[in-house]
Amino acid sequence: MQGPVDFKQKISRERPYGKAEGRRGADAELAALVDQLESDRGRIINCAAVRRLQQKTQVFPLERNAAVRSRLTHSMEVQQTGRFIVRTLYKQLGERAADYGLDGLEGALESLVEMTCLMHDIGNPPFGHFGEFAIGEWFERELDALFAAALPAGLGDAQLRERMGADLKHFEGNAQAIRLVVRLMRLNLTYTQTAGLLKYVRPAYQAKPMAGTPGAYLNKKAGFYLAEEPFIGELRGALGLQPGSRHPVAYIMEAADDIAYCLADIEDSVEKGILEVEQLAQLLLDKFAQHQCPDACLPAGKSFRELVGYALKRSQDEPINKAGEFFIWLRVSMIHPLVQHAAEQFIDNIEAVYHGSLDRALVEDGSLAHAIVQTFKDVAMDWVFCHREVETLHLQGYRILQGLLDFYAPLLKASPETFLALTEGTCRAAPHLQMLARRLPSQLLKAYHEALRALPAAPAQDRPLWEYYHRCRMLQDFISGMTDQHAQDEYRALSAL
Ligand SMILES: Nc1nc2c(ncn2[C@H]2C[C@H](O)[C@@H](COP(=O)(O)OP(=O)(O)OP(=O)(O)O)O2)c(=O)[nH]1
Ligand SMILES: [Mg+2]
Repeated sequence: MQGPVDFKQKISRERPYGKAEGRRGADAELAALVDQLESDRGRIINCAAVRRLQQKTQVFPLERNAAVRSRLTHSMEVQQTGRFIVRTLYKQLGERAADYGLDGLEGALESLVEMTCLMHDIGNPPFGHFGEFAIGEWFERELDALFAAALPAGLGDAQLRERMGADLKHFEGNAQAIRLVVRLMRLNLTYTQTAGLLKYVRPAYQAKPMAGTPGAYLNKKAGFYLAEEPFIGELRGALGLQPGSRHPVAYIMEAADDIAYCLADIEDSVEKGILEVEQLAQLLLDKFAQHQCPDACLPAGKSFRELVGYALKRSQDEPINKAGEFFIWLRVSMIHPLVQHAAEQFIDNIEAVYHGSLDRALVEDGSLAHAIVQTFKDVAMDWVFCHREVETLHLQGYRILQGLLDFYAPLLKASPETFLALTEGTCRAAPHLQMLARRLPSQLLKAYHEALRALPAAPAQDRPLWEYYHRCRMLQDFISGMTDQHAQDEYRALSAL
């Protein structure tokens, strides 16, 4: 039986460590929450992993034109859109905010959403989705043989071994984000702030459910790794989140991401010279027509066709900044209705959103807003992502990541004793491995040792499995934590190119 909707139950200032002193009275409690969320903001904005987003691919790998979006500038736009959705939500709710326990929480929710948006891609590897694929594919190809060589058959719990294998073969940026925040950066954020990042809700070792089955959307991708499963259990306990459900903040972050990137990707393609404004306007109209959505009036009283036409006319009349003018008008006319629609969907589905059981994105409901977002995404898919220059860069990224994993793979072939000596920098007997190990960031070595310190709690026969699992995780942490640029430099250096 699901309880009533009271958002105060889902927004807490509790953190994994550091005691939250109780406060007397609702006002003091709210003030304490605001202080703690302010502390989360400081921790996030000053975090190196956020700064690394400035050299990570959004759509165009290794981009030197700084007017084209990086993951960082994209994330700032998502942050702004997320904030806009929260403000719109409160405007639409008015007095009704109190019915859902949202009264007094506007600042808190705004901050939670903004920071979730800023962090939402923090776990992405270099080279975007194709980078995720490259890492997953390398482990898919190599891991069985590595496991067989490192861990004698029959050693340890068979189910655990199988789970570890499946977990390591599915590298996922969203799961890596949880790991980064909790284990590697150790931001000790409030559980609520971290919960916003849990966009998908299954562990990476669990198979993807069949399309059309209940929860298929929320389980479309891995949300966290086996290593973070105990933490996720704690987080769910602290916030009363049922397994298989999301935190409401994640829905807003997802909508903000969709709204922000669908327009931004095509704007970047114009900046790159892949599309001209006139051609783009026509492609948008053609694609929109295919969605067979009645071209009803948007809130401005104009149809999609009229709004695209108006943006094009403004751009043609503009003597200096043609492309800029086109996108300003497109953004002015589109962002507002899309944001309005996301907020309306949040309210119309407030129970399912509150309980985290709504099995779709907010702006994925067969509406006009949905058709608009999909139109932009489809044009990018048909004309930009598959552009030859973009694909060449992705193929280079693939080669770089696979090559780096090959270079460092010998560390996965060392015995546990040798590897321990390597991490301590004292292994003279294996100079090649020692030089490789010395290149691993000390923070990752510390996280590996920290994970090993927890091993005595595991049954003795499973400990070698866990040692090996954490070693593989460390290699994924290392490679995925690199920026595009650093991965390229490291690949070149080790290839003696
Ligand atoms: N170059 C290129 N970019 C792509 C491709 N597919 C998506 N993108 C770009 C479009 C967006 O700017 C961005 C969306 O990717 P995200 O990593 O944020 O993925 P999304 O949020 O849709 O999925 P998620 O649920 O977070 O895994 O990546 C592709 O095949 N090639
Ligand atoms: Mg994403």
